[in-house]
Amino acid sequence: MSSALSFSSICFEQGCWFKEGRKIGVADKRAKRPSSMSFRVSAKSSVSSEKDIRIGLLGASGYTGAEIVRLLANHPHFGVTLMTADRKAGQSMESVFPHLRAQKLPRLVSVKDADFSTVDAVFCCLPHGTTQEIIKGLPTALKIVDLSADFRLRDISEYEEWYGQPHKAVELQKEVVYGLTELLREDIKKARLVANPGCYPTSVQLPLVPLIKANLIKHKNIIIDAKSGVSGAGRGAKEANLYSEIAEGISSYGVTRHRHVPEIEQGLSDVAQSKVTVSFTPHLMPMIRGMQSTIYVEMANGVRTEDLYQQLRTSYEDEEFVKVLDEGVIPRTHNVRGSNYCYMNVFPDRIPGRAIIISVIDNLVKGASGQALQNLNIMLGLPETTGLLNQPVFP
Ligand SMILES: NC(=O)C1=CN([C@@H]2O[C@H](COP(=O)(O)OP(=O)(O)OC[C@H]3O[C@@H](n4cnc5c(N)ncnc54)[C@H](OP(=O)(O)O)[C@@H]3O)[C@@H](O)[C@H]2O)C=CC1
Ligand SMILES: CC(=O)N[C@@H](CCC(=O)OP(=O)(O)O)C(=O)O
Repeated sequence: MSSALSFSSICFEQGCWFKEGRKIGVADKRAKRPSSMSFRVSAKSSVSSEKDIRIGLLGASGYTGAEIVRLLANHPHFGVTLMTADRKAGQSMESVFPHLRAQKLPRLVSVKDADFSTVDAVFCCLPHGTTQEIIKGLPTALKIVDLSADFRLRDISEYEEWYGQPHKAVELQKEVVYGLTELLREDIKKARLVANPGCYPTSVQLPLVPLIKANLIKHKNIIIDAKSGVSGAGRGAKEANLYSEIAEGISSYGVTRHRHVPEIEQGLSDVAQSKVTVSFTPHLMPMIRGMQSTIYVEMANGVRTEDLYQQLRTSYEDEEFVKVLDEGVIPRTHNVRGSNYCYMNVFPDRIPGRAIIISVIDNLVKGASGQALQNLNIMLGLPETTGLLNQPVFP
């Protein structure tokens, strides 16, 4: 049995794949390398996957769903066998996203018509508020990565306060693992249900968590000035996201009360072991993808900017997807576009005792679909970079 390809109830033995003791496929003799063995699933499915692990995509007709499909084109094991949509149910993925036409994909169906016996794992790319009930109804054998905000807050009352609706899967919440990959990898390995972080919380926590853990910055007066491309708001039509509203200008939104505040504070407070508060203001930028968080911090007494820099360098030296740039180099959203990378750097403020941190990601990749794929790779025992090593697109 291949350890890399043995997970949940599926295993590979003597040239055949077994699921719950039942033979479901044989290795393709044409496959050149054992690590990329392919087979045709015998379970009934709208599309037979050439790959060995069958993926269901809920909300496939949205931006993050499409981004997962794009990334999976380079994944040797994950093949999409189920895709759901709401308004676009019944259509082909090619008609919704012509750029994905080269891939053989199943037709979009509504969630109520989805057959989950045809999948081994699920990415859930639905709007928050719709997700808890749907995930509650899924077979418990499935590994699930939820990209929405529905399971990110541990405290149910906090969820209800910030999202303005009752939590509909309180029992399930207890087993959820928060999927900030580089910092919670060991928990993710054992998880069945992962709450993928929000895009802003990813760009903020990656630099701040190691600094708080090492007691290098103060827990108050943290100011986060964050900026996002418009794809962060999803594909649904909204007046505020029209070209004429976005182009040639910048808009702040969620001022004093954006729903990512409790998510950021939860992560930072966990490592600080005391309540950390932040001032957070997001802005919508006239660009399609990309996210920058510029973070102003007060350093602990006697700490210098170089200490912050060295701590981040050490924390991420073995990480593929988090890069602390050379001293003085300014991270730019251009340089991570279309990729799973987070670039960051630290600068001394003119005001003594303060430092400025800049962190950039692609909101659709490290901020959503890329990190989700990284997490599912880990949950299924695969190398976490699988399908994710494509380089950024520039310009
Ligand atoms: N965009 C981003 O940068 C990020 C997004 N996220 C989160 O990921 C999730 C998906 O985001 P994104 O792809 O941008 O969103 P989109 O609005 O682009 O896509 C939403 C998807 O959900 C489907 N859908 C909408 N309402 C329902 C419903 N009531 N029942 C079933 N399906 C429904 C839509 O179907 P149809 O189109 O057919 O109506 C579509 O497939 C959201 O929770 C979002 O907050 C997280 C991090 C970053
Ligand atoms: C530009 C824009 O509108 N961005 C979204 C955040 C995208 C994201 O991470 O959303 P979830 O927390 O729902 O997953 C927002 O500010 O609500």
